[in-house]
Amino acid sequence: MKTALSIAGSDCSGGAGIQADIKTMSAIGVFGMSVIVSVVAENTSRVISIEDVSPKLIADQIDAVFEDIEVDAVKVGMLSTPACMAAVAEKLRQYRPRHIVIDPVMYAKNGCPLMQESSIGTLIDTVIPLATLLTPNIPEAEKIAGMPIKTVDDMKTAARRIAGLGARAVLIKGGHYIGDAEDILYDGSAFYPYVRRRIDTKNTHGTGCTLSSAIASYLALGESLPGAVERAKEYVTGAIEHALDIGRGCGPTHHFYRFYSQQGGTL
Ligand SMILES: Nc1ncnc2c1ncn2[C@@H]1O[C@H](COP(=O)(O)OP(=O)(O)OP(=O)(O)O)[C@@H](O)[C@H]1O
Ligand SMILES: Cc1ncc(COP(=O)(O)O)c(N)n1
Repeated sequence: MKTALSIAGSDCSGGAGIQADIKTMSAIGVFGMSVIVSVVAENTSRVISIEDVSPKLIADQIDAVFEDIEVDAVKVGMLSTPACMAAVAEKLRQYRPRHIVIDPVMYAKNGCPLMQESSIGTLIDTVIPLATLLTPNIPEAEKIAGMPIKTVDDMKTAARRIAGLGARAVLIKGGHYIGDAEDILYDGSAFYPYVRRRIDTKNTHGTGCTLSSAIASYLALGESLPGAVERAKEYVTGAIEHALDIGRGCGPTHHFYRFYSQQGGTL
């Protein structure tokens, strides 16, 4: 069985972070593993508090996985501080996994910060050059590229700038855009658009986590990069279409609706 590792934060309410990643990996059919970088007390409406795991324990978790198990793809999510970033980056440089999909998470859907503002320099200098694919949403891409993004042409310019920072490929997600849900992949030479109709729902907690871990899963299964993004886009669109109206805020994406419908369930 192919394997994928999520290095990210824990969302106790189950909709984003490590929990969304493992559900995605399981639904796609790869063996999901996790390195917890931060524990986030959060739900569909708010973040209550965040505590980071020590750099040593982050490094030890990564050693525990890599010394024992072949890792076919890695997804990196929330890294809140320069210390967390340095611990993860050092180990990724040591183990050099083939596929490293990095979601540069900065804010939760409800606007709560998940990355310290002062970490942006370390993100750019230390983390982004490790990415075989970086998956910023529009606000994240604006911060990293240092430019406003108002049009699809701006998305392309920003993707080129971010590739110039060392990411081998960049997928700018249009979830925060108006109109269709259009994402643009830049692989260093060509642009690939991925467009789906925007689904009218407030239940989009964990969409970015779902997409990036789905891409990592399909890369682990041997898909090409444009192919993995196409299949992951299909996956996240289905997961949003069937998103669950759980909690008082933005409900989570649904990973097992096909399974439940086969079982005759109602979820
Ligand atoms: N309402 C929607 N309808 C269809 N697709 C959507 C919708 N919202 C987001 N998407 C898609 O979901 C994926 C994640 O994009 P988004 O921009 O929401 O990421 P994100 O903001 O990083 O997510 P997160 O909030 O989990 O960090 C993209 O493929 C985007 O186009
Ligand atoms: C631990 C963790 N990682 C990532 C997100 C971003 O997801 P979203 O913006 O959908 O809340 C989150 N809320 N929590």
